[in-house]
Amino acid sequence: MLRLAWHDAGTYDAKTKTGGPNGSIRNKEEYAHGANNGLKIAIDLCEEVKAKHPKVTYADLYQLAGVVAVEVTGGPTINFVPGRKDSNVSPNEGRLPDAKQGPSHLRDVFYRMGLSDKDIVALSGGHTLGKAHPERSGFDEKPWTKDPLKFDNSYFVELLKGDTDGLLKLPTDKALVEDPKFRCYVKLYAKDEEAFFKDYAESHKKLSELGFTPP
Ligand code: HEM
Ligand SMILES: N=NC(=O)c1ccncc1
Repeated sequence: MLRLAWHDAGTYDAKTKTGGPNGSIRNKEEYAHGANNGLKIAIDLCEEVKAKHPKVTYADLYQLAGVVAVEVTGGPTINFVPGRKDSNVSPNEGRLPDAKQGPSHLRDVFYRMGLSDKDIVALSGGHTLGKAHPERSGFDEKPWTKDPLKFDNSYFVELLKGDTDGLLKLPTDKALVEDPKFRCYVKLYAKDEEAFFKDYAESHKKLSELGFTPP
């Protein structure tokens, strides 16, 4: 659910004001993008909620699911304001980051959304949850942390530790310790979970409201 919320929102282009948290990922044209492999599972689960609450837009539903996913796994409370409108317009494939690239690619993608270096590192902490699946992304079926159902700062602790058997580090995860500016935030979050939670909650809200002005 957290990945679904991030993938619906993460297509935003601040210059053209296109994409973003508008529910368009519900359409096959978009959930069939390679980066979205596996997300139809979450989309279908959300459909059950939509059927009971038809007035809630898909755009709000997916962002609410992401906020709840963080909260129920022990993460920070994220202020959620409804009012997003649905769109059937899907951006072209390729707006989400490529896991095989490095720091400059991350900046290209997140700056395009209107987000910052701090947002890049804080939001990457979302990899405290879950794992990769070879049939979806080609990466080993490994989590990033020892407890993939607990939202905590262990992702950053593991990043500073280096490789650990059984745990995953994508090239874009490693980029966070390779780049000096990113690394400063990784060190702060590894040392101070409260600081991570505060910055994560702010960045997650920003991501979930890209292109949306709360009423
Ligand atoms: C910074 C750039 C990012 C890249 C390149 C990236 C890449 C990936 C990849 C390749 C996977 C594995 C997909 C699979 O095989 O199932 C994944 C999973 C995941 N990502 Fe990201 N990600 C990024 C940022 C984020 C952000 C910002 C969040 C949320 C705030 C996030 C949340 C997740 C979650 C929760 C999973 C696990 C999903 C599951 O367990 O099925 N990721 N990511
Ligand atoms: N969380 N991000 C992802 O799941 C992902 C992003 C880009 N490409 C493949 C997968």
